[in-house]
Amino acid sequence: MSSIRIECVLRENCRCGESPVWEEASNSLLFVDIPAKKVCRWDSLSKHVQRVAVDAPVSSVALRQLGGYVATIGTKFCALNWEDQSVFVLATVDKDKTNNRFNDGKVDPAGRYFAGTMAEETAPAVLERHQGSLYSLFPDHNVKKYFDQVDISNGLDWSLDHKIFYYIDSLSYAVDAFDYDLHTGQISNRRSVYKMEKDEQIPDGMCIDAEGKLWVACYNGGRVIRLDPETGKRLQTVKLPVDKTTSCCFGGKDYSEMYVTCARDGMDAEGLLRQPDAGGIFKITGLGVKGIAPYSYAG
Ligand SMILES: O=C(O)[C@H](O)[C@@H](O)[C@H](O)[C@H](O)CO
Ligand SMILES: [Zn+2]
Repeated sequence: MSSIRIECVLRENCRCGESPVWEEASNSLLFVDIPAKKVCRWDSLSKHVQRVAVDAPVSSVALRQLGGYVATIGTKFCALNWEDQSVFVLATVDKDKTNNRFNDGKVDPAGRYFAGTMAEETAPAVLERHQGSLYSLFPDHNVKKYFDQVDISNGLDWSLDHKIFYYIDSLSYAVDAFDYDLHTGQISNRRSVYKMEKDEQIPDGMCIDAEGKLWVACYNGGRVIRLDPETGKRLQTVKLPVDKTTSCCFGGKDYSEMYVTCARDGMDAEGLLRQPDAGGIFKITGLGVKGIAPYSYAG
């Protein structure tokens, strides 16, 4: 058995770190700090961080086949040119909901960029309910809306055979699955595959591993959990030294390391003294399971 090691590799003091994405070509981890309106890229070899400021809360970032990145900024799907730090709007959603913003997003195996929205929070997990929707941006820049009535649109990923779409609406305290048609981007047959236990708190970001099991970051639960979506059972719990764990992805050599983001917002002074690495980037090694490479937006 390998032994698990957890290390804060970057004390970034993110207010709300999110959307970790491994970029193999640069040996880097991309992530965002949502309320700080920053997209960051941490070079795992030089340990150097680059930060690009944008003009609205940025909730997710993803790779783009044409080069550069895509990001969800405010209620806009955007292209982000890293070299000159310019942002180009590809599409806008929720135009009638001025208090909404995008939250978590990820690219599907066919290169569509999925992301959902939520009402802006007044405090972590405190917000006007049922205001969000789930969308995807097709490679031709058309937007498809899947459903509305979402509270906090969060973690998402696809099964290894691309036939299932996994999705988290945080305030449902569950992980859901849909049948997925990769050719059309349609989802159907929603069902729940895992119900959170009390001390696991709020389900947030999620990623799949190379064995088809799901890893869910537990906001306020200070842990990531590994779930078997077929049996609905939790297989493993990995605790971190911070409570507000927000998301996770695999990266590093052969995707054998896990990276976890977390938040500082919502912590009081005493909590911050106890958890000085809150808002940092954590690396977990020795899990004994690998992840898969992220997909790139095809438009
Ligand atoms: O990171 C996110 O997904 C949200 O934008 C955050 O605000 C918190 O995670 C949320 O409050 C917990 O549910
Ligand atoms: Zn999230």
